[in-house]
Amino acid sequence: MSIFLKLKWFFKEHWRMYAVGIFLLFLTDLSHVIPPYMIGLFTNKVVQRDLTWQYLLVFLLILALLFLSSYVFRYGWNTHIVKGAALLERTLRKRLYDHYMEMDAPFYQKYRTGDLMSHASNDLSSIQRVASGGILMTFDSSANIILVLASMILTVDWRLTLIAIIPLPFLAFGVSLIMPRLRKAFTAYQEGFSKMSDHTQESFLGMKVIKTLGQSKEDIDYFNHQTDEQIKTNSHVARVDSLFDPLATIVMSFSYVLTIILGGEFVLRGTISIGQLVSFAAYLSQLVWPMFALGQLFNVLERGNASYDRVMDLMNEKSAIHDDPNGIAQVKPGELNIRLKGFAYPDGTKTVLKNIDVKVGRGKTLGLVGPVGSGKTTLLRLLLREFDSYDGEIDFSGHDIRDYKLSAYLSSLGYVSQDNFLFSTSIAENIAFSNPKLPQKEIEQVAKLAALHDDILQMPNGYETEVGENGISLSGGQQQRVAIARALIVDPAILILDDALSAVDARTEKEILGALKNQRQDQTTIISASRISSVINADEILVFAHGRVIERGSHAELLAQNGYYADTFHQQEMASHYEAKLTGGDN
Ligand SMILES: Nc1ncnc2c1ncn2[C@@H]1O[C@H](COP(=O)(O)OP(=O)(O)OP(=O)(O)O)[C@@H](O)[C@H]1O
Repeated sequence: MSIFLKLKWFFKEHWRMYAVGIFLLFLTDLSHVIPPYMIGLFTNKVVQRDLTWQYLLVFLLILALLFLSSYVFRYGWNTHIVKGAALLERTLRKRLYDHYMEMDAPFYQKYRTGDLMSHASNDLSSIQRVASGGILMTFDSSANIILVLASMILTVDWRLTLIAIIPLPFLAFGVSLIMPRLRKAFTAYQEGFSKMSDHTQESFLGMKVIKTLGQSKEDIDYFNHQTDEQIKTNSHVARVDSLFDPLATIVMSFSYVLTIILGGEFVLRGTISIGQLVSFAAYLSQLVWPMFALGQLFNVLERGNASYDRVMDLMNEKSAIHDDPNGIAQVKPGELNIRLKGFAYPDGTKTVLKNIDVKVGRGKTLGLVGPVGSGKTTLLRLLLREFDSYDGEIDFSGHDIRDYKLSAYLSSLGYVSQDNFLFSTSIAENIAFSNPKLPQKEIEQVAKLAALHDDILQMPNGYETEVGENGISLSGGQQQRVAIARALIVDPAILILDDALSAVDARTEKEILGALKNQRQDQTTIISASRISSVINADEILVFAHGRVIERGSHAELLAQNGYYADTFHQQEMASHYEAKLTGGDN
């Protein structure tokens, strides 16, 4: 029952809708206790051979009216209570989704995607059932029990009623024994489901890796094993759940036996009439549903309770990123100033970035190069405000980036990563993602800047060509260029390219970089790359190693230093020279 207390905030907000629904539910139950009484009267008339056509007509008319009103009441409570449950699900879904959007990188490192998806689907459905079936069963079964017992006592006999309900406490006792088991079984089922959806998602994403490394059979075996486990946990839930029905049937059978024995005796003694005994049996049969509902109710409430706790645990996770609601709401183009003494990832002990001091003037381009794991992406992640906990400052346009309103700051950035995610829509829709109303002319303009326009025109439906899930029908280079075009439509104050040109050929790379230089004379551009050719036109280039800047300067200055940069550049030049002879385009 504690789930109702936990959902108090919702019921308080929508109490009117629920009050009307519950009132109509009560009227429905009230309309159900009249027919057994009438059947008793009717039986007595038949037994006494006193039945007239007139009596029969009135009897049928009242019955028809009762059924009709019960139909109308039922429709009324159904719409009110079901609507309330849908509202609850919508409210929680929105809150959870907003929360997912607000959360930081460590949150997504901590939780697996499958878990997050199962919370957003299964758990929310279980909570929603509390507000529909849970409310219905609680009020319907209690109203039913009270009304039926009152009718039995008032219209038949209180002693017979007392005897007939003796077995009922056994039902409550049985339910209290089964309930904890059901909760445990259901939690195991939910956890198994999360694990399975997580694995399925990973397998789909890593399909190529699985196949090329000859692990398809192992993956299928693992999946089958997990499915078997899931069937086991599910059937365990079903086994525990199915203990309720036989229990209720046995208990009700005892009630009937007691009724027949004692009721028969009462009729023989003339304490009650045959009609009253018939009414009583009909009333007793009306107690079957509330007993079943009681069994179901605990199931629904327990599931809802476990799901609500899991969803709340997630919602209580706080993002380490502080979003000041009164933060600066406008981000203007300006100078970028990075003064970092040090940064370590929250879960790591190693300092990943040390003593970085760089100023990027308005309209300038900063290049970042260095070996794998040297800290380039980490610096970009700080710029993207994935982490706020660094020692030092990053200022943009005269303000610490932590002083901006988070949404305003992030929407002034254009970020293109190496692994680009494309939506399963048309190329035009992918490019115009942040502004679906963008005129076709402007979509084409950014596509030209990203050296993509000519490729698109050669596709079967041009800009309307559908991109498969994750853009699998496009080449890696084309995907990267769609992502660059997508970032360019917002004309970002800072454009960040994180190895975003790694899959395009040297000629296309040159074309894109030239277009960007022309286009972005007033805004900041940061290019992180493993290929030196991507940064040669940058105003300043930082060379990273082990989280420190080991060389810095323009392309010409760095070549003159004859260090890591110059070495790498010459090696890459030679490699690309041979590669150009072998290939004609990007991969
Ligand atoms: N989430 C994380 N938690 C802890 N350590 C991390 C995390 N991400 C990266 N690191 C560590 O930080 C260091 C710098 O990694 P980073 O990804 O910034 O390098 P990089 O220069 O961008 O390399 P690459 O070119 O491969 O992207 C590495 O030692 C890496 O292991």
